[in-house]
Amino acid sequence: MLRQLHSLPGLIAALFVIVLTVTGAILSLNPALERAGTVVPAAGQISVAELAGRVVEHYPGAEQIERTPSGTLIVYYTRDGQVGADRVDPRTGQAVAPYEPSSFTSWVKNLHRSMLLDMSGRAVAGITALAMVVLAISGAMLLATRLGGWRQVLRPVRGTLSQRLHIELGRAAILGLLLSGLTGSYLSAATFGLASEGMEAEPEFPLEVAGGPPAAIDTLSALKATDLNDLRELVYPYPDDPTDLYSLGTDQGAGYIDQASGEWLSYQPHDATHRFYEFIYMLHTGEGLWWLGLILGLAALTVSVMAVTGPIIWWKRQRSKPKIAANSGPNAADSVILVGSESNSTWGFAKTLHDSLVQTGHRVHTAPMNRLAPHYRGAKRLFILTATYGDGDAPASANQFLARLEKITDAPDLSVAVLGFGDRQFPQFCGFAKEVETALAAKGWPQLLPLDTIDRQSPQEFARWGNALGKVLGIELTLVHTPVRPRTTALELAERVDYGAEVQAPTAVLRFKAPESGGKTGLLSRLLRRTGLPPFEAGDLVGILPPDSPVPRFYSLASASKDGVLEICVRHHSGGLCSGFLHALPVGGTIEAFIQPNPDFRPASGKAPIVLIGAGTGIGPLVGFIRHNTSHHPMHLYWGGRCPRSDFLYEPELNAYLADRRLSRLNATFSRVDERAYVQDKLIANGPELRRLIEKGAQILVCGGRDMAASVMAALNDIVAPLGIDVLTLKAQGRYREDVY
Ligand SMILES: Cc1cc2nc3c(=O)[nH]c(=O)nc-3n(C[C@H](O)[C@H](O)[C@H](O)COP(=O)(O)O)c2cc1C
Repeated sequence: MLRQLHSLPGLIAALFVIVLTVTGAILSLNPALERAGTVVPAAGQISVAELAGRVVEHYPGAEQIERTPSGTLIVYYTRDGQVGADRVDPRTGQAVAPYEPSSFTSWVKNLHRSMLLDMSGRAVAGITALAMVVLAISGAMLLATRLGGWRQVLRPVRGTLSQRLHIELGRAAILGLLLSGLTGSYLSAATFGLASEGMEAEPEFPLEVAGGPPAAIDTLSALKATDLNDLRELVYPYPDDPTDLYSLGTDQGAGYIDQASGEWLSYQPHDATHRFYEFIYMLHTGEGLWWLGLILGLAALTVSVMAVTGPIIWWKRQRSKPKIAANSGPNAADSVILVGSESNSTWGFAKTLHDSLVQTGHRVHTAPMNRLAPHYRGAKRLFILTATYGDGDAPASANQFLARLEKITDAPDLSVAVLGFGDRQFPQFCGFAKEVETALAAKGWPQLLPLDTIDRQSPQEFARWGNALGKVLGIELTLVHTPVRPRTTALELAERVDYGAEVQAPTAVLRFKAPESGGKTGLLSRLLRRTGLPPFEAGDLVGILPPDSPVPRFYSLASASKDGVLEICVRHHSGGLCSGFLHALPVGGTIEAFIQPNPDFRPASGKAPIVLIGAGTGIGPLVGFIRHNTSHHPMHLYWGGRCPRSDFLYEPELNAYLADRRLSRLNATFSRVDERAYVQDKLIANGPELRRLIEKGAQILVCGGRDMAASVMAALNDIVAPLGIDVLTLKAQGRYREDVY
C-alpha cells in the first residue's frame, strides 16, 4: 500500500513536479540575488521620514516609495510629464538604476503558479504541491520500513545506483520538500478560498484633515516613528491638494497621515490570519528570508533527479516481478505461497506450484516473504519457498520476514511447509530456509511437511517434493518446472595469466571482452568508447553457464565495465564443471555470462581508510577496488597465498599500485615458505595498527573462502576487543562486509 502510494502519484505527478520544482529553484535565486544588490540598513538606523527626505531631494515629483520583502527600494515618480521608476540607495535617496522588472522572472513565476494557464493551471499547481507532500511522507515511511524503523532512517543504504541516489537525495532534501509542498498547498488552498488569507489592513479614509500648509516630509512624526525595515509602501498626497493624505503601509498595518500635522489620522493593524498567510508566503518564496529560499531551491533541484531515478526503480521492479495469474487476495485464499528470492529463479518454481494448485481448484495467494501478513483469514496452508544468500542469509525479498514473524503472537490456523532452494557447494546449504523452519517451530506453527531442500534448482527434486505434497493434500499434484535459462551475453576470452601450477593451486586471471561485431557498429562503438559489455562494477558477480548446464556458477568481478574487460580470477577445482571448463578455455574461446549486481560489496566513500582482506582468488574484487582508487584513498591490503614464486596473484600490478599510491600498504603472507603464515596470522601481528585504523573509522572488506573468512573474523574479534566492540558491531555499521564462497 505504502509503495503504491509512493509510486503511483510519483509517476503521474513526475512531469508537473519537475516543472514546479525547476521553476521554484529558479525563483528561489531571486531573493538572494536581490539581497546581494541591495543595501539593507540595520534596524533603527534610518526612519521612513529620513528616507523620504533624501528621496525628495532627487525626486521632487516622487509619487510612491515601495520596499520589497528583500529590501529593494523603488521610487515611482513623474518628471517632465513622464512617469518612471528607479531603484534607490536608502543612504542617499539617489538612483541606483532604473527599475525594470524582468520579463523572464514573471514568465517563470507564471509557469510556477499556474502552468501559464488560468485557474485550471493554478489548480494543477496546487494538486502537484499536495502530491509532493504525499511523496515526501510516503517516501520517508517506506525508507523507515525498509531500514527497520524510524531510528534507523539515517543508516547507510545499499542497492543499485538509482536506488542509492534516490534515497540519499530524498533524505537530504525531505524537510525542504515538505516545507515547499505544505506551504505551496496552503497558498493554493487560499487562492481557491479553501483557506483564509485573512484581511489586509484597510484603514478608513479620514473625513477631516488638520488643514494648514504641508510640513516638510522629513519632519512628519508618524514617518519619523516608522523604521525603514518595516516599510512596505508610502504613497504621497496629490500635489497642491491640502485635503489629501499620505498613505503608509508597514509590516504591522496601514493608515493615513496628515500632511500638515504629521499625525496618524487613521490606522489599522493587519489581522492575525493575514500575518500567518504572509509568514507562510515568506516560507514558500524565501522573499524576506533569502537563505531559506536558497535551501528550498537546492532541495527542489533534487526532485528532477529523483523524478528520473524513481521511475527507473519502479520499472526495474515491474520487469523483475513474475507474472502470477489468478492471484487471490490474502484473505480470500485457501493456500498462501510466500517467496524468498534474490535473482528470481525461485519465483519460477512458486509460479509452477501456484498454477498447479489453482488448476486443482484452490484459491492461491502468492507474494514475497517480506509481505507476511499477521492473519490470512481463509488460509489452511502456507508454503514458504526460499533461496539462501551470503553465508546462510536471507535473499532480498525475505530480509524482513523473521522480524515480521517475531511480531506475530498467536499461532495461526494453518499449517506450513518450507522448501529451501540452494547450492550444496555452500557450507550453509539452504541455511536461511533452515532458520525459517526453526523460527516457525519455535513459535508453535503447525507443520504440513518437514523442511525439504532443492539443490541447484533441480527439477527432479522439486517434482519429488510435489508428489509428497500431493499425498498430504490428497490430490494428484504434478510439479513440472524447468528452470529458465538466464538471458546471457557471449564473451570472448581475450587474455589469460596462469599461476600456481607448482603448488597444486592452478589459478588463472581471465580477461573477457565482447566479441568484435565488426563493420559499422564496431567502428561506432569504438568512436563512442562503448565496450559492448553489460554495465558492472568491481565486486559484482558474473554468472557463467558451463556447457550442458542450465545452472550458473558465480565469480566475483575484478574489473568494472569501464575498464573495457570483464576480469575474473578462477581456481581450478578437481572435478569442478565450470572451473574445469574455464581453465581449458583457449584465448578466443567464448562463454555465456550474465551480471548479478552485488552492491553491498563496495568500498565506502569518504575519507576513512579501507582494509581489504583476502586469500587466493579472493584477491579478484580487491584488486578491482585498488585499481579504481585513483583518488588515493588510504587502502591496506592483507592477502594470503601459497608460494611467492608460484601463486603471487597480480604481483606486478600490486607493486605498480604501491608505487603510484593507489595502494597504501601491501601485506602478503604465504603458507608454503619457511616462515609459513596465513592471512589471519598477519592480521594478529599487525593488531595495534589495525586497531588504529578501525578507530579512525576504517571499513573492512573480506573476500575469499569460507574457512579463511571465519579465521579472519575470529582474529579481528580479538583485535577489536580492547575497543569494546566486536565484528558484529562493525557489520551492523556497514563497516565489515564479506564476499565469501
Ligand atoms: C552470492 C551467492 C551466495 C549464495 N549463498 C548460498 C548459501 O549460503 N547457501 C545456499 O544453499 N545457497 C546459496 N546460494 C545459491 C542460491 O541460494 C541458489 O542459487 C538459489 O536457487 C537462487 O534463487 P533465486 O534466483 O530465487 O535468488 C548463493 C548464490 C549466490 C549467487
